[in-house]
Amino acid sequence: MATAPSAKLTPLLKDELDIVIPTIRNLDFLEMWRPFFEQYHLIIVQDGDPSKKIRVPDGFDYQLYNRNDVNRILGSKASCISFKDSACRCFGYLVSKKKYIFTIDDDCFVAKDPSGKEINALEQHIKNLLTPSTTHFFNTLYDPYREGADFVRGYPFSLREGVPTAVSHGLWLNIPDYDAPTQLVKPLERNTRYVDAVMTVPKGTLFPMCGMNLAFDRELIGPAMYFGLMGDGQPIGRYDDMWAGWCMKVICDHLGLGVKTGLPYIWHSKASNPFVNLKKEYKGIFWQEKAIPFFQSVSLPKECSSVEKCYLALAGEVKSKLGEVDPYFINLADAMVTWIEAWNMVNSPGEKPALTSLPNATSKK
Ligand SMILES: O=c1ccn([C@@H]2O[C@H](COP(=O)(O)OP(=O)(O)O[C@H]3O[C@@H](CO)[C@H](O)[C@H]3O)[C@@H](O)[C@H]2O)c(=O)[nH]1
Ligand SMILES: [Mn+2]
Repeated sequence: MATAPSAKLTPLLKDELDIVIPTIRNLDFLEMWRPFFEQYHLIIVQDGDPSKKIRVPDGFDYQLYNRNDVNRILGSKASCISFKDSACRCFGYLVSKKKYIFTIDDDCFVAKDPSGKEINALEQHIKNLLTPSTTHFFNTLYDPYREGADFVRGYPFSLREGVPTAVSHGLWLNIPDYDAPTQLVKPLERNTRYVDAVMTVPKGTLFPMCGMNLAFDRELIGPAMYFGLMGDGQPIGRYDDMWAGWCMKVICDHLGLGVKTGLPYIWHSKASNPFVNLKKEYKGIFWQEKAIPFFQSVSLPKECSSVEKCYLALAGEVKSKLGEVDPYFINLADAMVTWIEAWNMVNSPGEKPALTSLPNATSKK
């Protein structure tokens, strides 16, 4: 039956998905996303000075949390939420009540595909999450569940059901997510390459997860999406999403969940200062040469049947094995445990009244 032209189609997962935005700047970018985001609930995590007023464009349904709210809601457990780093965004995952999360940075805009059509990144993430992943056997036509694709000859039928998709990792046109050294040697490089593909990151393979255009199934993998101790008071920054991606992927592999990367693209507009970034990333550039072999070799006990159990087991391994690299990892492992405690405190049954009923959480219906 044709839909009346004037009827607004209800967006996919309208009441099952929150959009989480970390910001230390402003939210003007939302105007460009309005056609795609306006019917979804936004969770804005305001970083930096809580007394600064961040204006949310009219017409959006949102809750805005600043550092005072984080401290009030989590009490002593707020210590696990980073300050002055985009890692603060994971607080939004923790307070959300929805099944799905899409997180986007405030300097990411609507990109156009090669035909010039504006890309509804959220819609593509939802498609990625609602279709299985092919973790155990690589399909050479990439995502077989996309329109116009399928499993190719030789693909075992016993594996064609795939596994549930936990994470959808989108990419970026214009400013690529380069590390500081690469940014320094290639300051003018822009990503103009639009690759029309969605791929599953194979089981047993790690990848550099970027947090600027990312969606996930919060019920499947939420407790593993902790963005670590970064920024103010920490010896490292800008490894928040990387840390979360490594922990998440190890747990997805253990639990038989899938991670996809590729479409959708967003247009990333701001190149952050490479010298400032180098200072933040410096230790991470060394430590990742130890951390990656750790994640490649870590094995979780088979009795770890839930994300929480996996995450706590992983925290123990981080403490014992990476703690020898630097005391930072001992603090990080402790923060991983605090994160799970905070997650359960906010999300466990019989929890405190719904957060919007708490005073001060700025919200607008
Ligand atoms: O102290 C801060 C700094 C930034 N934010 C908010 O976080 C995102 C990303 O910030 P920005 O665009 O400045 O950083 P990029 O270099 O482009 O970010 C890449 O590195 C990752 C940082 O870990 C990030 O996910 C990647 O995109 C913006 O929304 C800032 O407003 C903050 O909250 N606090
Ligand atoms: Mn950016």
